[in-house]
Amino acid sequence: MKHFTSVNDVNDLNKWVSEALKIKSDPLGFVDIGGQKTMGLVFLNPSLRTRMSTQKAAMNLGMNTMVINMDKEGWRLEMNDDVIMDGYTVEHIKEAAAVLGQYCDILGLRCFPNLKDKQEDYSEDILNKFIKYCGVPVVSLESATRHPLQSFADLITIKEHATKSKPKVVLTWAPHVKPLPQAVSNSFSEWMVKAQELNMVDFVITHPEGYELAEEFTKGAKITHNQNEALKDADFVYVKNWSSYSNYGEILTDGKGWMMDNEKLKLTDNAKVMHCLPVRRGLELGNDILDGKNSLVIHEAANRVYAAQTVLKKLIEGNKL
Ligand SMILES: NCCC[C@H](NC(=O)CCC(=O)O)C(=O)O
Ligand SMILES: NC(=O)OP(=O)(O)O
Repeated sequence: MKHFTSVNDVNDLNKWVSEALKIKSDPLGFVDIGGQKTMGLVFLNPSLRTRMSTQKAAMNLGMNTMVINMDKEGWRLEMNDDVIMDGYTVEHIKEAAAVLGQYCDILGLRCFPNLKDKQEDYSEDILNKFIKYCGVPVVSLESATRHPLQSFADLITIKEHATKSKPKVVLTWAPHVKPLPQAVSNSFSEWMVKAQELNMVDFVITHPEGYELAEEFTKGAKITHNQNEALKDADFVYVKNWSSYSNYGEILTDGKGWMMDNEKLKLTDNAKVMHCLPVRRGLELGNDILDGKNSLVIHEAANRVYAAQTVLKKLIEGNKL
């Protein structure tokens, strides 16, 4: 594995989860493999969990870490080729990425979509250019269309808390006031579809009409607009808002009635409830759930460390850093 940008970089999902759980049982067990190499974390958007958990993962492996919040502290980047840079952009991605590659042995990049131009977002233009020009292994810290470290942590969390060999996992759309990326949901779906192929889960997606995700991420999932039907006998409910993919980046409904709360939990098999965070209380998820014993949100956040540590360990070993 040269880079980690999606589930397609995972050769054996079962083995990766087992390895992550082994690392979790002894987080400093591989503290020598990082050899003081440098992990650079580049943020074009805000973050709490990804920033802290990936730094912690790198430190647990004996790496040094450097963080730059490019959106606030860096020069404004130009992504387009063959432009005369006489406007607001100061530095081209070609130079910026190449320079970062001089200082770091592995680079992480967070780059959200603009939610205006579907083709541009779904081409993963920024991530791909960054990979092309930096010359070192790259880890996606959430890109325009995916959030693989989150999905890996989610799968680890499901495996840890499952009481059945093939639990029913439901991804449910939730209301929000802002148009949000599809990245977390695309990615979760992509990982669950793969897990379903391996008989690890039974996967269902539910959302209002018009919120269909791109088929490349959902092929193999059961999809229904009937949330109550989807929730029936669920073991895990993954709650997330996303904006429309077909009416790109738009909010199509206020989503009244879609918020997951204890009343809806009654439809499930005492399901555990998941969310990647940050979560809008009382809008996406009820306080009753977040403050109750069925919530796994803090466990998911904790597992971000072990997901990242597994990925970094594989990159160090695979690239002989
Ligand atoms: N990294 C986890 C989620 C990040 C982002 N959420 C947000 O932007 C929430 C913003 C807000 O609630 O105002 C998303 O959905 O992709
Ligand atoms: N879940 C997640 O990626 O959180 P941050 O955006 O805070 O990193």
